[in-house]
Amino acid sequence: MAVLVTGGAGFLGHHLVKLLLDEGKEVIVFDNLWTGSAKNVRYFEKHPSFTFKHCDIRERLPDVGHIEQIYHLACPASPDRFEESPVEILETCFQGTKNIFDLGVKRGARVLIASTSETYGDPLTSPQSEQYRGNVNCFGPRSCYDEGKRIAESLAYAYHHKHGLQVRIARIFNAYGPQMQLHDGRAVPNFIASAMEGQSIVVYGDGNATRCFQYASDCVEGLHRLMNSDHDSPVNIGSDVEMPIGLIADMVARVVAEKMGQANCVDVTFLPQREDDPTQRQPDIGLAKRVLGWAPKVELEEGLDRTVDWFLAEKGMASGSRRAVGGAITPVRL
Ligand SMILES: O=C(O)[C@H]1O[C@H](OP(=O)(O)OP(=O)(O)OC[C@H]2O[C@@H](n3ccc(=O)[nH]c3=O)[C@H](O)[C@@H]2O)[C@H](O)[C@@H](O)[C@@H]1O
Repeated sequence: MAVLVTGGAGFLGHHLVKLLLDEGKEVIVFDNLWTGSAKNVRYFEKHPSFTFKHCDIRERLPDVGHIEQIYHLACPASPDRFEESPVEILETCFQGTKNIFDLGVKRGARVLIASTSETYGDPLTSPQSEQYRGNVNCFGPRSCYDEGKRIAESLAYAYHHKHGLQVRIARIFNAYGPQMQLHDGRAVPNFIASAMEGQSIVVYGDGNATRCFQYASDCVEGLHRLMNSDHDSPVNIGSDVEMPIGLIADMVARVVAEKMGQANCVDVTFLPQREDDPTQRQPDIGLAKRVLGWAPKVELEEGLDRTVDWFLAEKGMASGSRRAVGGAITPVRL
C-alpha cells in the first residue's frame, strides 16, 4: 500500500515515516524543508520503499501514482514561527490543505489531518473534550495557527460532505521527542538547549501554566490507529498527565545536569507570559481510548531521558554516568 506523508521531514513526520516503513508500506514524502530537516530525509533515502518530493503544498503538487492514505502533517508547529510567518502559515493551513484534499479526492485516498489542541484556544474548561468549542482569539499572535487549523477541520468536513472524501482528524496535544530541532522554539527543546549550553532556562509566566506532554512514538501510534479506524470526527491524541511548565523546566535541568555529570543544574528565569498563551491544557482522551484502544505509554521521565540522550548524541556530547545533582531548583506551585 502506498502512503503519502506531507511534512514527512519534520519531527513527527520522521517518526510516522519510520513506523510506516517498518510495517512494509511504500512511503512518499512531500516537504519543502521549511521547518523539517534534510537530515530526517537522508535517514530514509536508501530505503527502497521511500520517495522524497521536495515541494510546497501551497503550490501545484507533483504527480504521484496510486496512493491509499495521506497523512497531512505539513505546517510549522512552534509558536515562534507563528509570529515570524503568520501569512504563510494561514496559506499552508487553507490552500495547502485544500490541495491535499483535492489530491485525496482524485486518488480516492483517505486523508488524516494533524489538527491541534490549539483549536481549543485558551480553554475555559478542563479537561478539553472533543465537544468543547474552544476559546480562540481570532485576532492575535497565535490566531494564524489556531484559526488555520480550525479552517482545516472545516475543510475536512466540507470535502467529506461535498465530495465523499474519507477524513480523519487528530487533535494533537504537545508532542516532543528525538528529531525535534534544538532551536525549534517549543518548551522541551528550548529547555534542553539552554541546559546543555549552561544558560538559564526561560519560563514565560509564573511557571504555573500547564501542559500534558506526549512522547513522539505514542503520538504517531495514535495517528496510525486513527487513520485505520472508522471514526471520522475529531479525536484528541495526547497525554492526560497535566504538569506545570515550571516543574518541567526543573525536570529537564536536572536530567541534563545528571547526564552531563555536572554538580549543579542551570537555574530558571521567569519572563512575562506571552499573549494568548493558554494557561491550562489537558485533553480528555476517553474517546481515543474507546474508539482506538489507544493511550500513551511512555512516561514523561522516561521520554525526557531518551530525548536528552538523543540531543546530547546529536551534539557529540555523549551522555555521562548519572550522578545526584544539587543546586537551586525553583519550587513551583501547582
Ligand atoms: O502541541 C500542541 O498542543 C500545540 O501547542 C503548541 O503550543 P504550546 O503549548 O504553547 O507549546 P510550547 O511552545 O512547547 O509551550 C508550552 C508552554 O511552555 C512555555 N514556554 C515555551 C518555550 C520556552 O522557552 N519557555 C516557556 O516557558 C510556553 O509559554 C507555554 O506556556 C504549539 O502551538 C503546537 O506545536 C501544538 O499544536
